[in-house]
Amino acid sequence: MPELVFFSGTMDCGKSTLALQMDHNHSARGRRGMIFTRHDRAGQGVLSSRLGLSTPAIEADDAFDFHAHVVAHLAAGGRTDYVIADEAQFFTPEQVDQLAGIVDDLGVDVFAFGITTDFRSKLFPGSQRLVELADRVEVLQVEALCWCGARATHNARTVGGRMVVEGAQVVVGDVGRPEADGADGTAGAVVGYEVLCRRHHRLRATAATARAAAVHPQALPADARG
Ligand SMILES: Nc1ncnc2c1ncn2[C@@H]1O[C@H](COP(=O)(O)OP(=O)(O)O)[C@@H](O)[C@H]1O
Ligand SMILES: Cc1cn([C@H]2C[C@H](O)[C@@H](COP(=O)(O)O)O2)c(=O)[nH]c1=O
Repeated sequence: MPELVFFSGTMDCGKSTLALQMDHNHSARGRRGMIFTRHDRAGQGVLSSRLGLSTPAIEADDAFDFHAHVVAHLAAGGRTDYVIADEAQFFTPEQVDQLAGIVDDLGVDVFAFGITTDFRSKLFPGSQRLVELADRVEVLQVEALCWCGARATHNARTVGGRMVVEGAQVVVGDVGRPEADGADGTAGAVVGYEVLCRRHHRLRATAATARAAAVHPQALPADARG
């Protein structure tokens, strides 16, 4: 039975790597895939992993119709056995319905990859729809870690190393950029991301503020002191 599967996890837990591996494994067995993404950090029309691998992908903006695209491909004599859709948190709920239609109407497997919650720990609309519609939600096995060593379950947005809770839901960016995190002491106003355990997300305690607090306890957000 074809399936809609949502592979989910925090930022930096290996979702894009798994997407590339699944494409490799399926295509190595002669299956034909179609690869979509939205707002990959590496640019338009590419699905990239931090391990250095990447592959061309179809950029799906808000107006893009996944179902119509696959139907047109099949009608033109093309073949599609599976669909890979990365950065699926950025898809609209309507587009996720189209992905479900590809499974149910066309008998094509759809593997979607994305983060579930934003920097405020609120569901992205596309991820919410995936949780509602997917045959399976698979949480990735590779655990990203909080600076304290606990499993990271939440995505924090940082500016100058400090966690922020105001701003647009979508801001393309990356984790592990020391200059953005203020780890070099300069604490610039660059937007970055950091994965945290729930406790430290609730306390807004990032690696940079924890480091600073080790020297000056008053540098921690008030809730996180003592
Ligand atoms: N230099 C490295 N050596 C080994 N593994 C790495 C390295 N850099 C990144 N990774 C692995 O890649 C993962 C991030 O993969 P990626 O597919 O880009 O994540 P996601 O799509 O979930 O944001 C990290 O959690 C880590 O396991
Ligand atoms: C938490 C959060 C993330 N984003 C952006 C930042 C990245 O460009 C992607 C996630 O990519 P990854 O491959 O999973 O690392 O999402 C955002 O726009 N808003 C957020 O709240």
